[in-house]
Amino acid sequence: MPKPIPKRATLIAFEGIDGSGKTTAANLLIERLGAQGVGASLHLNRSLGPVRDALDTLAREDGYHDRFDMFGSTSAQFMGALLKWRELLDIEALLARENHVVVVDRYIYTHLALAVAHKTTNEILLRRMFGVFPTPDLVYFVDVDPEIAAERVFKRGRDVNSLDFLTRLRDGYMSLPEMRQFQVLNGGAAPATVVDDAWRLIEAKGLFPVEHG
Ligand SMILES: Nc1ncnc2c1ncn2[C@@H]1O[C@H](COP(=O)(O)OP(=O)(O)OP(=O)(O)O)[C@@H](O)[C@H]1O
Ligand SMILES: Cc1cn([C@H]2C[C@H](O)[C@@H](COP(=O)(O)O)O2)c(=O)[nH]c1=O
Repeated sequence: MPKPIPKRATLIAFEGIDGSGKTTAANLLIERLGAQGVGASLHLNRSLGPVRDALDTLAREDGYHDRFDMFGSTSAQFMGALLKWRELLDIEALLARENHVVVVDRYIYTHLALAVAHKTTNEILLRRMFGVFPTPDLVYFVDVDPEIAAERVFKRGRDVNSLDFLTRLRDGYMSLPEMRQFQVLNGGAAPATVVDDAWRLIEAKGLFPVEHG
């Protein structure tokens, strides 16, 4: 394993089920940080949807129902986790910057929650693998009713998430020991309210000097 990635920047992560509003809130937070003169970068989640689709197609061509049927849930999820791991290495240079805030849309906890949701047997291995990434200064869990999230995802029109999957993923997050350290944001509120709440938590934590008023 590579050595743990050093962190000098402030690291803020957004977690939550699909459609909870992570990307929307992360973008608004970056705008707010910029308006306050805080140097900040946003690392957007790179969807692995095309990888999942390709694996499902390969599986069906071989007579399986889907990638889980062909590879088993543990291996199928591990492939996604590995790609996320590689993607997250890209924040190393940003994390090395002092007086800088790095906002990440989906961090390592997504894959720990997915491991629970998909009942994989490699949670310990995943934790070791993702252990190279630093613990964020602040993790927001954008919480929303899975039914609302499913509707938002459907309306967005990019992909579809079943209510069953979103419910299991939310339960997966809730079961993580780290959940106790997460700051829960009400993702059912309007985006402006979500970011106001996020900002209040930054101020309360005194993460960096921000102007008041
Ligand atoms: N607070 C909100 N209230 C109502 N609609 C919202 C809110 N936040 C986001 N949306 C809308 O819901 C959809 C999903 O939002 P967004 O992409 O930010 O969620 P996400 O959590 O990043 O999703 P994913 O994990 O699937 O990428 C978008 O169409 C967005 O405009
Ligand atoms: C990588 C991966 C993802 N999922 C789930 C995780 C999210 O809930 C959705 C969307 O993920 P995206 O990659 O950000 O589009 O799918 C999954 O079930 N299995 C995976 O390996």
